[in-house]
Amino acid sequence: MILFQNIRFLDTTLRDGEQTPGVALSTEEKLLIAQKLDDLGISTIEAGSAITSAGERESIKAITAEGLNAEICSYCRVMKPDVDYALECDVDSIHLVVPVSDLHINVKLRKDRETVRRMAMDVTEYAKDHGLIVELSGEDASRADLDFLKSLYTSGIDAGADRICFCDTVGLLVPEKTGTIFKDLSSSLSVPVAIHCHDDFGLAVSNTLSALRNGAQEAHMTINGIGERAGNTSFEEVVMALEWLYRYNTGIKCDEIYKVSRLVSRLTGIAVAVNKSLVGANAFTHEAGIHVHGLIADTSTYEPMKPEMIGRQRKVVLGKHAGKSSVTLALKELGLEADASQLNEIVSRVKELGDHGKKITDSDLQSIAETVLEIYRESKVNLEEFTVVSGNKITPTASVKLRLNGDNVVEAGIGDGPVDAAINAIKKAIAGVADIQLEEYHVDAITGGTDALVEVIVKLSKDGRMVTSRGARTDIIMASVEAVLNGINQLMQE
Ligand SMILES: CC(=O)SCCNC(=O)CCNC(=O)[C@H](O)C(C)(C)COP(=O)(O)OP(=O)(O)OC[C@H]1O[C@@H](n2cnc3c(N)ncnc32)[C@H](O)[C@@H]1OP(=O)(O)O
Ligand SMILES: CC(=O)C(=O)O
Repeated sequence: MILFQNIRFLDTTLRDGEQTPGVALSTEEKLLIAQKLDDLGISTIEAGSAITSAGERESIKAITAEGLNAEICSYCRVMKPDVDYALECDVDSIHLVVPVSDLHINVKLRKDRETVRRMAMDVTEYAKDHGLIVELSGEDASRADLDFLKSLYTSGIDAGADRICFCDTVGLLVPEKTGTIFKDLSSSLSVPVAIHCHDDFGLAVSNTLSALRNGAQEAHMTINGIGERAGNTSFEEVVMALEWLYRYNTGIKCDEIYKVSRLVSRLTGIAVAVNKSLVGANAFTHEAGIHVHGLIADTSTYEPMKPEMIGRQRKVVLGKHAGKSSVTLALKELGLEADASQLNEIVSRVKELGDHGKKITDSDLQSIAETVLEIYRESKVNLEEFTVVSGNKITPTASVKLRLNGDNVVEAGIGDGPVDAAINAIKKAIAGVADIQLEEYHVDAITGGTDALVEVIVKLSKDGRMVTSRGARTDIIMASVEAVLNGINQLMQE
């Protein structure tokens, strides 16, 4: 039985995704994302809404000038000026959106059904006369009268629309209803039908899959599911469900997905929830001892698919749920071995920290293990002196004197704030012996008040090796310095 037919993907990260409150991408950022989407193998990139602003048009023009393989599209209202601006940007196609529910027609547009039908037909004809591919989209289609909707789509197709799209604008569809609607639309309309979902009830992916199962030939999606309110359908979730759960070959370069997800998160400033399917930090991270024990026997015991399929790697972290298997694995990564009684002691110390609600960093494990295994390693880097100045009329500046492999090294650094300046000074001081990158910086106040105990956890890397480490002080700058030096010492151990 054929489940899916020639599915295309329209990525709207740069249009609906950019409508996420607070997101505004520069031309360079939009272009970079468009190039990566093209590399992934997306069929259509909705690059923006040309009517929005001069800056938006500059970005769309930069993308169309790039000569990508993907069809480049602009959102347009059913208004000729919107199409003129899209033409000015040299797009291949327009996503021509016509409000179709009575609520949108009567209350928002203050028009009636027949006027809106005429507008859709006029603008479709206009766009076709100017050589554009037209995807005619019904906005708020899930609250529209289905007979009217079908007759409007038919009028649009008569006027030349190449594809039609059904928008669940405020995320009210459920998968069963979606299936019934798409069976009807795909069998009664003569052009491919697309689905555009929002995630207000967390059903965007399910509704999109249901539409595709029932004849839809195109899905609109965004990377990381970003978009207005609760967002749009997640690209990565639909693609991997098709690939892995339905065994449909999407033609997407799946092993590039995670990189693109990180890029979009970084450029939009929209963090991905740690528990987000597939691309969240925890999606392939394991803490529970029973799971790690199972994974060592066969990774499929506790992983639905191999993380490498989307360009990720499995990670094991320690916490109160750790067991002997996970601690042994973590010790191995540190190049350490313990006998049965030492292992029991290390596990119980790890659990003790975990019971206090602590994350166990690599440097925590290292120091627990070295204590239990009675290993004494001299720190390679010790802080001798540290000064920082900051204020409203001064560039934050820090100076450090480090004892480094037996020598004193003095350096200064400036930064966006005193913590940044301190970390830059340390990085400069050790630059001659190690190239260490700060990958992540996380700060928590453990107790309340301005004299709170502050805990800083950092992730540092050197030559592809990554470690986490902690600093805890009442002074956030000193906690940061301590965390960074703990991590550096760990990375510099042989
Ligand atoms: C569900 C969606 O995602 S829809 C896409 C949302 N995207 C955007 O809004 C893009 C960014 N928007 C903008 O830059 C501006 O809103 C513009 C340039 C499009 C319009 O700005 P303004 O002329 O100041 O209008 P304003 O934003 O106040 O109102 C929208 C107008 O578009 C009309 N309109 C809304 N949707 C449509 C449509 N699909 N087709 C035709 N007209 C429409 C509204 O009725 C209203 O018209 P009115 O001013 O005659 O009452
Ligand atoms: C057009 C669109 O983005 C919507 O209806 O959600």
